[in-house]
Amino acid sequence: MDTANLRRIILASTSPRRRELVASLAIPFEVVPSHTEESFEASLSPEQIVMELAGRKAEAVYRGLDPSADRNAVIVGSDTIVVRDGEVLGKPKDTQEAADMLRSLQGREHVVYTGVACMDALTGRRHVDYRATTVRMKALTEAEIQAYARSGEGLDKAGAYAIQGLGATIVTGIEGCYFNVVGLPVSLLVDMLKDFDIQVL
Ligand SMILES: Cc1cn([C@H]2C[C@H](O)[C@@H](COP(=O)(O)OP(=O)(O)OP(=O)(O)O)O2)c(=O)[nH]c1=O
Repeated sequence: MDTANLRRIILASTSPRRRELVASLAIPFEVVPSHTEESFEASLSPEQIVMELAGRKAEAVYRGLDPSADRNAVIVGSDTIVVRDGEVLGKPKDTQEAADMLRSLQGREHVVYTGVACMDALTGRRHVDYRATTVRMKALTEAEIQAYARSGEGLDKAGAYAIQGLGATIVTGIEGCYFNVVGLPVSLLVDMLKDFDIQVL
């Protein structure tokens, strides 16, 4: 048996979508949510923001690990933002803000950025990268915007929609990695894990 595959993943996330995607890799993993501050400097580019926040999430879990714990693991942190006309959209705080975000996104394109940080739980060695996906949303009537916002589906999602849910009905096309939009670019993650001796295929 290849001993490299005994390494496990520690997913530094509260997101059920990220948990499902990591589960699909068929590598042993556990979830250790990181509760980090998600503010960032206004001067940062979208790429820098998602990589900084992903790194912060992995780092927080690394610092909180029990010193006597089995550290044959790679900590994975991730962060997703939506950018429209250079404006960063995070998660809406309520239905009203969700409707405002949807109004600004409908009938045009925006870009979804997700940063991924992998960190060796033993040595603290870290590698951070990101992916960007362009998403085109159909033109929506005010009634459709209100109905979708009221569904509540977008409340814990960057940009106030979920491409994997009812939100699929308002997206007309994407360019780039679909899973990047859902919150974890799995093909990127798998490439990064190779560098930490975790071989998925
Ligand atoms: C655009 C879009 C975002 N999202 C989600 C992915 C992320 O979970 C969320 C953005 O918030 P994040 O702050 O990236 O993540 P999170 O707070 O959900 O989880 P954690 O920080 O604990 O890892 O939006 C979708 O699920 N579908 C979509 O179509």
